[in-house]
Amino acid sequence: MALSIAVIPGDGIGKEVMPHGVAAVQKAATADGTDIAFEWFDFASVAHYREHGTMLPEDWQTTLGRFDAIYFGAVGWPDEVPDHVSLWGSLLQFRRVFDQYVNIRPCRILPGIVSPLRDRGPGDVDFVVVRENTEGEYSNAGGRLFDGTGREMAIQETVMTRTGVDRVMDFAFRTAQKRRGHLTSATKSNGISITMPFWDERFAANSSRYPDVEVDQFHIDILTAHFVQRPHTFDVVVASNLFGDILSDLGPACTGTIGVAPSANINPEGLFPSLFEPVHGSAPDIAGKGIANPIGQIWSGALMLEHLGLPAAARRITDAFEGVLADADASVTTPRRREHRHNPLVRRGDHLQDLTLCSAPFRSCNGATRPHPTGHHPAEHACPTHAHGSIEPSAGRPTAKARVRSLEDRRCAVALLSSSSFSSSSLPPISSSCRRTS
Ligand SMILES: NC(=O)C1=CN([C@@H]2O[C@H](COP(=O)(O)OP(=O)(O)OC[C@H]3O[C@@H](n4cnc5c(N)ncnc54)[C@H](O)[C@@H]3O)[C@@H](O)[C@H]2O)C=CC1
Ligand SMILES: CC(=O)C(=O)O
Repeated sequence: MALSIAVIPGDGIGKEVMPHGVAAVQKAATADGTDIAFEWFDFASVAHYREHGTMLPEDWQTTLGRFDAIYFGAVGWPDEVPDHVSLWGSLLQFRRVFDQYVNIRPCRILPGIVSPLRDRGPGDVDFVVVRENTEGEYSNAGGRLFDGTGREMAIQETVMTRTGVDRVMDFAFRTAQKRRGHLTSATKSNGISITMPFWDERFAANSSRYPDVEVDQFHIDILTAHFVQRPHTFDVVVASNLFGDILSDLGPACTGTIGVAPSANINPEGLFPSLFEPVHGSAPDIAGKGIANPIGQIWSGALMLEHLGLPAAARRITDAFEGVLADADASVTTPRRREHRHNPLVRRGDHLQDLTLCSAPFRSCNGATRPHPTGHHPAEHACPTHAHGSIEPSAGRPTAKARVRSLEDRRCAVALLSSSSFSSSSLPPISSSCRRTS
């Protein structure tokens, strides 16, 4: 049975980089003997909003809930739709309703990419940001009062639950165990005096269950400075929704460009499809110019394959783009627009993609092989994402049989979600929810 992937390109450069990502994932899976059926959707885009007045169709949960994974580009076109409407109306719904409570964002200097940090190259920066993805500062608890008057006010509450904080910390500790055994917590308990002390308490309580993991914590302000001044000291960093979002743009910027940074929005239990997307947004400033770097989208595809239990296929992709980047000239980093005015991007995005798909790890292209830039044969070269333990195969996906069961479970869960009484904390065990809704 083929794996099924929902493809949502979204807006701006999302529509440009997505075909590259799909081609790479398709080719890697085929070379690995796995069939993938892709289905493309045009919702979660400003074009959909223009036509329908909403970012998503009413039945989106049922539609997307039957897929094994969601491959996402980027959403947002602020000139037409305010960002809080487009993002909250689509991506943030996916993360919350599908309980994708872990957002994994690897930061690594890739071969061939020049870091803006002096004297830092491949191997010097290699850490993972584990971001809480469903609560925290990104909450819709709050409101506005006295609109349009002198007393106008706005309140938005940060929400941290013990369940929400513990489960993402637990994931981060387990990730650290599989990597270099070091976990850093991002806090700000000197200024945010209620939720952040709670975050710190939970970090201390959880760390007692992982005596083999070395821990430290920093206030977010000095942590950003440490990212720049001593990035080599980080292994895994766990952060609340907002802090994780910021750190995971800063981290990749320190490695050269956010254009290559991938991310995985994971529901570790496999109850719902997980979502894979580049860290970057729709980049209106370069959209339509063909200069968008497709590596963030392509690398996210590798994370998706790893999650779906196909680490060898994932490795083909990471070996391929690392090899191409190592050989490429410096023009693959985030473009300086003035320099690239006359250098349309068929020579960047598309070219990079062609090179990636024709590189040695995808042997079927023209039979040509060439040495891997690290000096190792690709087969000996562990998949960076997998070897570092940032992605675990989905709990629901080890065998075809288990997959069918998981899909049925998901349908039940999606049906439950559609019922008005649902709240995530009341989700009953899958088997009973199936009985109740059937
Ligand atoms: N996950 C998502 O869908 C996200 C959506 N957004 C949305 O995207 C829109 C633009 O947001 P910005 O803050 O400008 O962030 P952005 O990530 O879209 O762009 C920031 C800067 O990085 C450059 N850049 C981004 N990706 C690149 C790539 N692949 N290759 C080369 N250069 C690249 C852009 O040209 C821009 O100068 C907004 O509507 C925002 O809300 C922003 C971040 C994440
Ligand atoms: C909204 C946004 O920037 C993100 O979550 O990636």
